[in-house]
Amino acid sequence: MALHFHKMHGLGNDFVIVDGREQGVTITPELARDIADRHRGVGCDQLILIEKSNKADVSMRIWNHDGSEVESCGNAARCVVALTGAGTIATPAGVIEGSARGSDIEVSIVEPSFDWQRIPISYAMDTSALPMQWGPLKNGFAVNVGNPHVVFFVDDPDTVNLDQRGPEIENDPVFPERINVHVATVRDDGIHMRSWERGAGLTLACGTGACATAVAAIATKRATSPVEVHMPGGSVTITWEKGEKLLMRGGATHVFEGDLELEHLARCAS
Ligand SMILES: N[C@H](CCC[C@H](N)C(=O)O)C(=O)O
Repeated sequence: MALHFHKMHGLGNDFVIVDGREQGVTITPELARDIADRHRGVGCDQLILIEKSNKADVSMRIWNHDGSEVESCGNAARCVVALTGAGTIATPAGVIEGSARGSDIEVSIVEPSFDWQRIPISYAMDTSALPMQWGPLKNGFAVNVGNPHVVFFVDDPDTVNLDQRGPEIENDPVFPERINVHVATVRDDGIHMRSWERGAGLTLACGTGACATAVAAIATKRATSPVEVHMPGGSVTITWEKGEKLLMRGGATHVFEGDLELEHLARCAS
C-alpha cells in the first residue's frame, strides 16, 4: 500500500505529514517509529496525521520519533497551516488558531498551566523552581503548554551536555508522563535555547518548547513580551501576557512530497 506524505520542517524540526482526509490510514506507534526511522524509513522528529474534524478546519495527531503519541506540536502546527490553509486545528491539547503573516505563519498555543498536577509532576512542589538538581541544572521552571516542559536558565546553553542530562531529566520518575527539557539564557537580542525533546531527543527547534521558555523568562522577569526565541534551527517570536493564550510566529518549509510503500518499511526494534 502506498502512503502519500509531505516532508516539512519548522526551523529544522522535521515532520512527515500524512493527510488522512484523502487516504485511509491507521497510524500505530510501531508504524510511526518505522516511518520516523532515519535509515529505514523517511526520517522525522515527529509524524503528523491530518484528519477531518467537527470542531475545527482540520485535526492533527502527533507521534514522536519513538512512537509515543502526544498532545501538541507548535512547529508542526505552523506546517499544517501552511500546507492546508486551515485557520483552526484541533489537537489533543485543544484548538490551535493559525494564519499566514507574510512569509511566516502565526499560531496560538493554549494558555500555560503551572499547577504541579497539570504539568504533571508526581507530587506537590513549587513548579517555578523545582527542588531537584540534575548535574549543573537546577531551579527548573516547569510549565504545561498543552504538553509538558521544564526550562533551566544557564549561563551558556551550548556548554550544557544535553545528550546526557536530557534523557536523565526526560525519564525521571518525578515526571510521570516524561517531559521536554530546555536550557536557555536571555541576551540583548532575546532568548537563546537548546532542546531535548520528549520522545525525539535533540532537535534543531521546539515550538512548544520556545513557548514554554518564553513563558518562564517572562514570568521570572528575565524578559518581556513579545520576545524573540533563537534556537539552533532558527528563531520564532512569542507573544504572551499572564492569563492569555500564547502566540508564536515563525517559518514553515515544504521540502518534498512522496509516496511510501508501507510493505517496504523495515520493522524497527521497539
Ligand atoms: N516532543 C514533544 C512533541 C513535539 C513538540 C515540538 N516538536 C514542537 O514543535 O512543539 C512532546 O513529546 O511533547
